Amino acid sequence: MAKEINSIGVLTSGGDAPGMNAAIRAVVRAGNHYGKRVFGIYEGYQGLIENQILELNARSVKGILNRGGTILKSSRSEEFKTKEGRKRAYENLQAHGIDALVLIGGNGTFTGGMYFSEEFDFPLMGLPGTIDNDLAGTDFTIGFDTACNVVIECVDRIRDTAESHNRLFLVEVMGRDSGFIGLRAGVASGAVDVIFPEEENPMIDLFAELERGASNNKTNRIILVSEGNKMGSIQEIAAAVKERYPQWESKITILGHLQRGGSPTCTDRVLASRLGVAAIESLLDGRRGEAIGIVNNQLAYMPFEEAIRSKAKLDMELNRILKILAS
Ligand SMILES: Nc1ncnc2c1ncn2[C@@H]1O[C@H](COP(=O)(O)OP(=O)(O)O)[C@@H](O)[C@H]1O
Ligand SMILES: O=P(O)(O)OC[C@H]1O[C@](O)(COP(=O)(O)O)[C@@H](O)[C@@H]1O
Ligand SMILES: [Mg+2]
Repeated sequence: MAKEINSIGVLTSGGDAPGMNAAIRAVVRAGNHYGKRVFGIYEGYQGLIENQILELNARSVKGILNRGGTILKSSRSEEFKTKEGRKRAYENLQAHGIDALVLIGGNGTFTGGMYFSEEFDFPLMGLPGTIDNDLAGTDFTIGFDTACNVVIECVDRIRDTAESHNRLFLVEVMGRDSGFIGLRAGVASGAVDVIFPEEENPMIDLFAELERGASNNKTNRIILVSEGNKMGSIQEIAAAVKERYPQWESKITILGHLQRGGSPTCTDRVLASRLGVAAIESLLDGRRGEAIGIVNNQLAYMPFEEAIRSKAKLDMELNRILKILAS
């Protein structure tokens, strides 16, 4: 029979994402609700290796529901990628009497978790926390909606000045290897085109979009460029556009880490709250080694292995809609 769970640890790992605090709050309060002790592990896997562990209670997580970032801090830990690092992490969990862990992070975090649970037969559940939305097993990840809202607010502002000077703007958005932010924010902000990693993006297609707009007397020439796209760096794209259209003055804006900060939206707070409670309830129900998401408004569970292997699929329908509307 599986060992009874009395103490649960929670950590945030990888890039922080707005709504992680809401998830931490939900894990702590749901854990206490079921009479369990909850421990916060600071600075992700690195903090686990370095024994940065403190017990939390309902009051330790007051006033954080509306705050971006993560009160537990986050890290990218090279040491956790080694067997020795993971062994030290396990020893610290044993020393605190922690029986199970809730991981809040992205695919890297789940990969580390999968190795850890295999090596030490340790109960883990994962919550999708990344602005990139690049995880299978959930419609949306915690932080994605907030990041998209930041992007559309910024693009709206850029639009004001761009139109006033008849300038073309290339705006770089995050998404290490994925176009989720670019495509969704592109539709919501009326971008002329979005260049994202999932497609080949020949330069000629971008030129065609710009020319289609020009022939329709379109003055908006805002293009969103996802990081990691196959066309090249935003500077290279800007140079190619400049060469082809020397008559258009063009500017570059890189939104960068602006997209990772700020108060989470209602959607992210509710998502994180639902998932945090589900993490505790699923562990107490005996579930192990799975990522929890919400698909079609229902809780959904996916083994880490599958969540890591399957690539989250970008909705190309959004690209079709964007092109129809960018007329
Ligand atoms: N192959 C791996 N083996 C063990 N741990 C890993 C592995 N890949 C990632 N991790 C751990 O997960 C952390 C977070 O991963 P990262 O890719 O940075 O962010 P995310 O979880 O948001 O995708 C890494 O810093 C590392 O400690
Ligand atoms: O903050 P860093 O370490 O520069 O990393 C930037 C990367 O982190 C992200 O913001 C989020 O990625 P993860 O959630 O997978 O860590 C990416 O969009 C971006 O490429
Ligand atoms: Mg990631």
